[in-house]
Formats: sequence, structure tokens, C-alpha cells
Amino acid sequence: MEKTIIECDNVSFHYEHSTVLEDISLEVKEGEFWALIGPNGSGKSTLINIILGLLKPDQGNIKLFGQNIDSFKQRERIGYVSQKSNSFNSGFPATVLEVVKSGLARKIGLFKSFTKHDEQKAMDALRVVKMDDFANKNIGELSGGQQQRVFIARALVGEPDLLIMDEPTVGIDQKNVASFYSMLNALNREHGIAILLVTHEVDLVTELATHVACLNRSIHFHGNRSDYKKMNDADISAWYGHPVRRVHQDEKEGQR
Ligand SMILES: Nc1ncnc2c1ncn2[C@@H]1O[C@H](COP(=O)(O)OP(=O)(O)OP(=O)(O)O)[C@@H](O)[C@H]1O
Repeated sequence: MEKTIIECDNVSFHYEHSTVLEDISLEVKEGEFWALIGPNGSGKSTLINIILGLLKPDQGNIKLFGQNIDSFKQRERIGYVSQKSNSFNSGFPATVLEVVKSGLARKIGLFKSFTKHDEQKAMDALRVVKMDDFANKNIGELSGGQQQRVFIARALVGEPDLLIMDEPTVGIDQKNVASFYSMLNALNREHGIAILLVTHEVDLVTELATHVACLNRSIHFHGNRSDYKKMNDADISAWYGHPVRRVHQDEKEGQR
């Protein structure tokens, strides 16, 4: 049986006077690729911050890899890429390889120097995201999409079992979004890394994610991809509280 990697059990959370999350229960198991969808301000980033241990829930419990979050010490098992990663300007004084190696700091200690082996691991991670040819380039000289691949490599260099991403494609054009997602697909299928992806792309998830959860203060839907595909636009609109229309595969093909 697959092991449970993330277990949220009846989690609730509020900021000052507003309740943002109510009774959230969700399980992510080994090898699964979850897309967390929901309208703006529905609590997705807040839930991610709780799972990462950056916020403490008012109620409920989180377990990571079967351990209570308060006693969980194996942070290197989780790679995280935020929506604001791709914001280096052209003058930022670090190469792509240095940025990726910085992902090992948590493992080896901040002030220890990197070894040849660390460098090889960083190059391996760059190869996975097909950015090894850019290793010695300045990070600021890369496009948003290329930078985001580098940030995935930084999250991968510590060989995590789980990758959490909060809207990693913000600011990336549509053509590059598709290749970015196919890379995530390969990470999940070929490297067995579980993925929790916050996204606004209600269409792409049907082709990629193994499971979908829709959050809007509470969980309105969670299930596998085929159950999600059976939902119609009216269901999704009801979860969102406003009209949502998915682009269907035959329409997409017609647009090509
Ligand atoms: N630090 C904070 N203090 C007070 N309220 C906050 C704070 N951070 C977020 N909120 C509020 O909590 C709600 C949920 O925000 P959150 O960022 O989790 O939503 P989200 O689903 O990730 O949104 P988006 O899709 O727009 O990124 C919003 O109403 C937001 O304004």
C-alpha cells in the first residue's frame, strides 16, 4: 500500500477576524500528483504555508511522512517552489549552478563549502530540468520560464520525495507553460516524486495531475482525475462561486 506523505486532518485557520480554512482534510500519497485549484483568495497558499510549517493551524493536525509536523525533522524530503521565485533581475550576481547548489545549504549547513560531489548533484538536477547548458550563465539573464526550471532544480537537488509548488507558472507564457508541465509530469512518473501543485489552470490539470482538490475555504471536491473529468462546468462554477468554463480537448485541437 502507498505511504501517506501529507495528511491534513480537520485543519482550520483564521487571519485576524476572517476564517480562511475550515475543516480541511486531505491525504497525498506516495507517487501522486495533486493539483490544488480554487478561486483567488480561497486559502490555497495559506494551506501550503501550514503544510510547510510556516503557519500553525488553529485546529486540526498535519502529518508529514507519517510524523506529526511538530516533530518532523526531515525538511530535505520536501522541495518547495513559490510563485515569486522567478524575479531575479539581470544584475543578480549568481550563476545558475550557484543557485541550484544553494538548495543543498539546508542539508550541508549554511557556512560549509560545497564539494565536487555537491556540484555533480547540482548538474544532475539541472539535467533533469534540461537546463544543464545554462549552468554558468548568470541567473538574471534567463527568461522567467528558464529561471523557474532552475528553481525546480534547486528544489530537486536535495532529492526530495515531495515537491510543493505554489503557482510556479505565474509570468510564464502559454507555450512554455506546456513544456514546464510536461517536465513536472516526467518528474512525477519517471522519478516517482509526489507533487502538490497550486494552479489556476483548471484545464491542464485534467491531463497531468493524478488527483485534484478544489479549495474555497473548505474542500469542495477531492478525487482522482477521472472523477474530476466527470464533473461538469456547473459543478466547478458552484465550487468557485462564479462561472468557470473548461476548454475541452476537441476545442483545443480545433484551435491548433
Ligand atoms: N498575512 C495575511 N493576513 C491577513 N489576511 C491574509 C494574509 N494572507 C492572506 N490573507 C487573506 O486570506 C485569504 C486567503 O489567501 P490565500 O493567499 O491563502 O489565497 P489563495 O487561494 O492562495 O489566493 P490566490 O489564488 O489569489 O493566490 C485572502 O482573503 C487573503 O486576503
